[in-house]
Amino acid sequence: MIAGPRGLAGCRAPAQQRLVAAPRPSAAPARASRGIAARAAAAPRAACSGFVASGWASAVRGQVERSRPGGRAGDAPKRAPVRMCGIIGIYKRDGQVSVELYEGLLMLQHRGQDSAGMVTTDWEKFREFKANGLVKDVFDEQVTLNKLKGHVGIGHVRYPTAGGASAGEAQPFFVNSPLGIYLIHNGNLTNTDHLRSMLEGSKSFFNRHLKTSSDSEVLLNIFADEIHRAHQKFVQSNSGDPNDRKTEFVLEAGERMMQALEGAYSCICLVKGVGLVAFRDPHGIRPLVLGRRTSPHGDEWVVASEDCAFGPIAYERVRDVKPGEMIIITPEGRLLSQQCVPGALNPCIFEYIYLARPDSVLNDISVYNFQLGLGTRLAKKIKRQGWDIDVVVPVPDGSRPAAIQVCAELGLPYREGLVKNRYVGRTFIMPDQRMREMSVRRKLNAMPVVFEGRSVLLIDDSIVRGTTMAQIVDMVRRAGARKVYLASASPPVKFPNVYGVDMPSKREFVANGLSDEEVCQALGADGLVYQDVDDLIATGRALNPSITEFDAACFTGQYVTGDVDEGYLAALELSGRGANRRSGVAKVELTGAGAPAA
Ligand SMILES: O=P(O)(O)OC[C@H]1O[C@H](OP(=O)(O)OP(=O)(O)O)[C@H](O)[C@@H]1O
Ligand SMILES: NC(=O)CC[C@H](N)C(=O)O
Ligand SMILES: [Mg+2]
Repeated sequence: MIAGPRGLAGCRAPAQQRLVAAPRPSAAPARASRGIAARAAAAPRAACSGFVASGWASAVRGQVERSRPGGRAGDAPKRAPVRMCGIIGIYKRDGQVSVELYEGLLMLQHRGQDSAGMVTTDWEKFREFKANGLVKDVFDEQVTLNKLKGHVGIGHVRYPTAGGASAGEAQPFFVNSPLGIYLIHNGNLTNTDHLRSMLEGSKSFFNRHLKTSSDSEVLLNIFADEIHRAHQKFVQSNSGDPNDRKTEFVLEAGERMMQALEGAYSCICLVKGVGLVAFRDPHGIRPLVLGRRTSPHGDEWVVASEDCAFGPIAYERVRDVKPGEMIIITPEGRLLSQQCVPGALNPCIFEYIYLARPDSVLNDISVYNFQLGLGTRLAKKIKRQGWDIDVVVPVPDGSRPAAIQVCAELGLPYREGLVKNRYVGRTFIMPDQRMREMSVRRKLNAMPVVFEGRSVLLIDDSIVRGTTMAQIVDMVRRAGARKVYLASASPPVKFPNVYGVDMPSKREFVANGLSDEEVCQALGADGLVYQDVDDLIATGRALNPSITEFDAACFTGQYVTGDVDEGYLAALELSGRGANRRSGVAKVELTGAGAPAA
């Protein structure tokens, strides 16, 4: 029991104000094609070079098994409410890199579940394989990985934020001229259309032909185009051999490319004759970490979205790639670095709340410590509510550190009242809201032994659509809870993320246009507190005071790259990324002043 003045009182919702399924928008057929059966039918879509049959068959097998009703614990293709991409590049001195890339990608699987891809090389031949599906289904250890020969390589797991979700838009992307470049990208460009029209239209840009609607393909072609220009400039003004200058061309291109791109990009490339090339946008929005291990033949290198990928393959964290920096690991294994443009570290704060694994250290901040810090600050706000709390229960897994810390601060018992089915992954795409709700119930089960007759505080890392929380509140009441209070370790999500996190469209956010009290009613709870934005930012700054500004746009609407083009935001909303990619839009049925904006 916590003493203190009473806060949000009696905001439990009448039944008709709970979350309901919105009528299906007209894009229903497109969404239906994302459904389980449709995915099975669409499964044979591996895109590869070098070899086909085995990896393709494995990818298809995985998809069909997952799609079979009742098969493998109903383990259908998974969709979390917010997701992004994971990237990794490894330079080994000898042996085969594919198994290490595979292990690294497994550690990054939480970042993207639509497709996985890899390219490996001995700097003579490049071998590539990519397909839709999870890492374990796309790559077959016996066959695919064996055929991916070479001691250097890059790997990607994708959750699309631009373009489609077909295997053809899975990464890596490739251009054969100049040099031969494979690229993987985590992030999202906000001036893709402008860049695309320059590439395809303007004579000064050598008229490149783009095959897909992916922003990453545009980025690769801008890079290639700038290398081409650097080469041409050299040929016009020098008599030396341009073959000796490839690395210089790439570094020069890096500078010009970063001046042209807007948005977020952490990228890794293989560039023939130059090496493994990694770079990060001037705001350092998406993470990118460098690691190393020593071998009898010299240093071996890894670059990845998160350093949690390093442990299983025995690399150690060296440092983050700096905002605006380009790193090159030469074919001989030498590390070169250039600051292409001035950088300022403005990392995405959502990485620490939900996206990244707690065992990662990003921008010198331990994700786990960040989440503990969120708990410390949240506890103060909870205390002010004066709620009569018997037990604190986290919504597993992401909110455990915050909940542990809330309990430590407030002297309350911590209980695991929601048991997670480990054979069901993160949130599913489902053809309607009823099935989405079902997926929450399949994933989490409330234990009456914890809830019976008690007043409970449930803590989650974030509330996005509210689907998860609304279901849990109902479950917990059915399990006998006397009162159900809610706390979110992050502030209400109200604005789209344009930097590589595929979030539902604005109209899907449960907090869109509603006060906290109205959200509380919509979720059917007895009280609700959100973390304050100032406390969220202060948590990060306390752990790394050199970060003067985080990207917290999904909470504040302020974008660190400057005002994002209104047209782009409107198109994002219209395209229904998020909304159309997932079915069963949840909305809150409230009328009057607090009703959500259309
Ligand atoms: O309000 P919503 O739209 O329901 O989204 C919010 C929920 O989504 C995430 O969990 P998720 O199920 O993705 O994965 P987790 O099991 O790793 O927490 C997040 O941790 C919240 O629990
Ligand atoms: N989530 C991401 O980082 C996505 C990368 C890229 N924008 C794509 O859609 O493929
Ligand atoms: Mg969750």
